[in-house]
Amino acid sequence: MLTRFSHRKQKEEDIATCDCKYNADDPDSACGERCLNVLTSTECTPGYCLCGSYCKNQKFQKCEYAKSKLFKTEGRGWGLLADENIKGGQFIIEYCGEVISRKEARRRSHAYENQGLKNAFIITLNAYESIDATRKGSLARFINHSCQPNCETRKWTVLGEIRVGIFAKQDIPAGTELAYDYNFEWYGGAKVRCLCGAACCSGFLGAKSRGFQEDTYLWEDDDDRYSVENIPIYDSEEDVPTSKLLNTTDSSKVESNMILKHDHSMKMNDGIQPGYGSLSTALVIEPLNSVPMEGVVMNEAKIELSEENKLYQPDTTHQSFAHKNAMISRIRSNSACRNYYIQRNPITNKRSANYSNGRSKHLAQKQVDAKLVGQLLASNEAREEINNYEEKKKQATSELDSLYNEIRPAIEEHERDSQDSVSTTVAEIWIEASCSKLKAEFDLYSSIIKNVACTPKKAQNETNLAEGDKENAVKYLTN
Ligand SMILES: C[S@@+](CC[C@H](N)C(=O)[O-])C[C@H]1O[C@@H](n2cnc3c(N)ncnc32)[C@H](O)[C@@H]1O
Repeated sequence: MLTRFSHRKQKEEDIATCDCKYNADDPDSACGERCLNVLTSTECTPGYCLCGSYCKNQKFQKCEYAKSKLFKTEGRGWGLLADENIKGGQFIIEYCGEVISRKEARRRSHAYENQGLKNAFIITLNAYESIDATRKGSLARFINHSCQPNCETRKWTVLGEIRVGIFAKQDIPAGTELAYDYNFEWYGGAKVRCLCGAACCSGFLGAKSRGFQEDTYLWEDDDDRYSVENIPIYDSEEDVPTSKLLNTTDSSKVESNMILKHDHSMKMNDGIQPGYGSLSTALVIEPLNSVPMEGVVMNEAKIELSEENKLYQPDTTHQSFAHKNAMISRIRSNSACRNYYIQRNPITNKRSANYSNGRSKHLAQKQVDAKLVGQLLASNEAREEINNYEEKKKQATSELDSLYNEIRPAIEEHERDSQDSVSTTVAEIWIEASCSKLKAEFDLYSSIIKNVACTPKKAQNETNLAEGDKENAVKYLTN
């Protein structure tokens, strides 16, 4: 059962109805694959489906799970096995847990980290809600990650609420371990070795995530600064020297960085890595169409899991790393929605690169130094005008920056799951602030152009500029 503190009551006008009618000769007639609700990943609401008790589209509501059972893996803790043959596309089990706000999810994530809980899991449901399967959940929380999974997470609308299910990607014979791609978002801390054993294994949980790639080796296709051969000591004069960063990093992290940078082709099945033993775990997973996870409280877990199988006993064979990091895995959205592309710098087409310390790299154009241009001009009025526009531009930029931080959770959710919509309100606020910034920049640059072209310049000996500035000044005046 999905553990929600309270279910929202679905308004009658929001109930989606299909036009299926039960026909005893056609088993698919009662809300099979052709059902309008099935096609939009929405379960039929009892009492509002003409097929009545024949309706096959109420699997979450009726807990129509495939048979599965727990087993002990090597190095990955508990896992879940198919206990019957499962067909491709079949609903296997609901991903259950406490539905909490994103803010609460962040709070719990830190708390779990501090408590050193391993296997703490929170899945991000959408920009506002998460599912925490740490204390309460279904067997789904024992499904491990694989880089070549036989299952996937999908979001379904059930009685007006979004719920997450594990579905078979392919036919799965009985006795096979169930696994889906966590799509962990790695935010920092220890890198956890993936032991899925797939030929295409990406090596670490969260290795494909943006944070992980920025922190380790990859960035953009044409940006070779982060290639394995070119790990920079300094990226630019603005950067903190790498050696300083390394000094502040714990040794286990440095060790795993080194492995990644120098040995991409390492085998992923060569056992538990030393160095993770002392770390502690808190994961946040976001289902692709889906949900993220964070931690597990050993003695409070209820349901079929705890007693019989003694699931929460200390596990010595399991990698006993506890990630000091919070990872987020995604759920792929199967619902149609609008997409808005929100980025911090609306002018740059390329995604702007961010260092793990949150500062961004300059990938784009060199900025005109408005103050310097002002100093070249003889007219006080022109100088004032430029300074004025420069001030407005700074203000618009800082407004956009603070807005970005405010709506960051929604943006990040959107970036992680491109099919998940950023709400129209958020998008509109963002567009408005971006336009203000663009306008401020436009005003500034047109004022500079106008004044450089149309007002008298100071004689060079009057400018009192440093040598480098003089060179730039000549460029501004002549280009
Ligand atoms: C959602 S839990 C899965 C159930 C878990 N095995 C347990 O015993 O509670 C996720 C945790 O399982 C482990 N895990 C899952 N998939 C893994 C993999 N492919 N490689 C290594 N560890 C994995 C990691 O410790 C991860 O934090």
